[in-house]
Amino acid sequence: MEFRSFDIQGPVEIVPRKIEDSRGYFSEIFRVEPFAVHAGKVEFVQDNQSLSVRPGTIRGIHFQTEPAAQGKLVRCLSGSVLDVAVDLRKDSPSYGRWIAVTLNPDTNNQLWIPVGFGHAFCTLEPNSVISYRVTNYYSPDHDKGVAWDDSDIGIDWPAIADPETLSAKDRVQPKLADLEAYFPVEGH
Ligand SMILES: Cc1cn([C@H]2C[C@H](O)[C@@H](COP(=O)(O)OP(=O)(O)O[C@H]3O[C@H](C)C(=O)[C@H](O)[C@H]3O)O2)c(=O)[nH]c1=O
Repeated sequence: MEFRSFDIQGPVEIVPRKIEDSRGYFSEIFRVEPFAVHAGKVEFVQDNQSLSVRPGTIRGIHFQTEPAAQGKLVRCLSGSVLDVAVDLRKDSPSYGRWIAVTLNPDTNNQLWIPVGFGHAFCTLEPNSVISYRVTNYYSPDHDKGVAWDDSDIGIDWPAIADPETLSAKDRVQPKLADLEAYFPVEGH
């Protein structure tokens, strides 16, 4: 299992090994201890899964505020997605900056998005399914968002990204500048 960090402290890409044989493959998708070494000790309480039928479907940028803030471990079970994490930690040197990773079953990779980050993705193929584990229960009262196309964040979405696919709430999310900063930086 490989762990790759980014120039923004927090998110980690994880690439579990595929043990292939004539039947197909076997892969250990998660182990508490190696994950804790590279991304910290976590306890997942809820697993989510979503299907996006159209390529270019955009979901996000979403996060939950405390006391319901969520860390998310995201993987793509079919199709392919560009998965994005945006630093929303106040006082963070990388506040408002983002990282992105293409997730798909072939690569068998995952993205860990810690508390303090917004999460969004754009599907790159039809019928893309993501499955993700979260460290806190869904709480509608704490479910917040930021505009996917906020120029102050400047996510480099693929040309396929289709604003027609946005949910009603994602069409009217506030810009970063209009958000009160939500998350302290770890250790502050
Ligand atoms: C997130 C969530 C949603 N729901 C219900 C609420 C709505 O009735 C329906 C669809 O919810 P929403 O439109 O918020 O789903 P997405 O647009 O995929 O949002 C998710 O995708 C972005 C990228 C994320 O990171 C979050 O996990 C989450 O915000 O599922 C639940 O019942 N439980 C849940 O945990």
